[in-house]
Amino acid sequence: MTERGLLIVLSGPSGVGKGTVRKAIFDNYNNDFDYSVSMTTRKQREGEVDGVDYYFRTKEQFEHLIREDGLLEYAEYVGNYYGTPLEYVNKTLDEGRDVFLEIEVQGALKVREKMPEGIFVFLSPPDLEELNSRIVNRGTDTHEMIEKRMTKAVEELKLIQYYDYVVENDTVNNAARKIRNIIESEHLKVTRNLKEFAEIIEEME
Ligand SMILES: Nc1nc2c(ncn2[C@@H]2O[C@H](COP(=O)(O)OP(=O)(O)O)[C@@H](O)[C@H]2O)c(=O)[nH]1
Ligand SMILES: Nc1ncnc2c1ncn2[C@@H]1O[C@H](COP(=O)(O)OP(=O)(O)O)[C@@H](O)[C@H]1O
Repeated sequence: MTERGLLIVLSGPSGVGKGTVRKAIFDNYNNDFDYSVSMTTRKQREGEVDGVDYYFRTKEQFEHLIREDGLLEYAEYVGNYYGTPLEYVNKTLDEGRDVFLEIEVQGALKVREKMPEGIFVFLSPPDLEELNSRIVNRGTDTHEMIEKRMTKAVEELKLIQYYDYVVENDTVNNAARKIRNIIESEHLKVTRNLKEFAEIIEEME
C-alpha cells in the first residue's frame, strides 16, 4: 500500500507574503509536492493564468460546487469566494504525494477540523507596519480595501495558536527555507514512526 502524502497548509494574514513565499518554495527547491490550485470568484489580475494561479469561476459556478460538496473548504474573503477543490487533494494524497495549500486563515481552520493530520504553518509579518506597507506596495488594492485587509489581519493574527508552526516572513528566501526545513523534518518524523512501528512488530514476532 502506498503511504499517504502529507498535507501542508500555509496560511496567515493577507499581504503577509504567502503567495510570494509559496512561489519561492516552488521555484527554488526541487520539490516533491504538488500545489493545489484554488478556485475563486475574484477578478483575474493582469498576468494571472486560469488554472495556474487560480481557477477563475463565476459565483454561480462556485456555489454549484459548494452544493456538490466539491470543496475541501471555502471562505468568503473581502467580497469573493475562495476554495480548495477536494478531488485533487484526495487523489494526490492517495497517490502518496504531498499537497501544498496556500489559503487564508478561516479556510485553514476548516481544513484543520477535517484533516487534523495536516501540517499547519502560519506565516507572520515582522510587524503590522511592515504588513501595511507590503499591501500598499503591492499596488493591487484601493485605499478602502487596504483598510479592510488590515482590520482583518489583526483578527487573523489572533488565530496563530491553532498552528503547528509559526514562520516569520522576514526575507522571502529565509521564510521559504524555513518552511522547506519544516516539511523535511515532518517527513523524517513519519519515516521514524514507521521504522519504530516496524521494530515493535518485529519484537512481537
Ligand atoms: N480559504 C481559502 N483561501 C484562499 C484560497 N486560495 C487563496 N486564498 C486566500 O485568499 C486571500 C485573498 O487572495 P487574493 O485575492 O489572491 O489575494 P492575495 O493572495 O493577497 O494576492 C489570500 O489570503 C489567499 O491566501 C482557498 O482555496 N481557500
Ligand atoms: N519578505 C518580504 N519582504 C518584503 N516584501 C515582501 C516579502 N514577502 C512578500 N513581500 C511583498 O508583499 C506583498 C504581498 O505579498 P503576497 O505574496 O501577495 O501576500 P499574500 O499572498 O499573503 O496576500 C507583495 O508586494 C510582495 O512582493
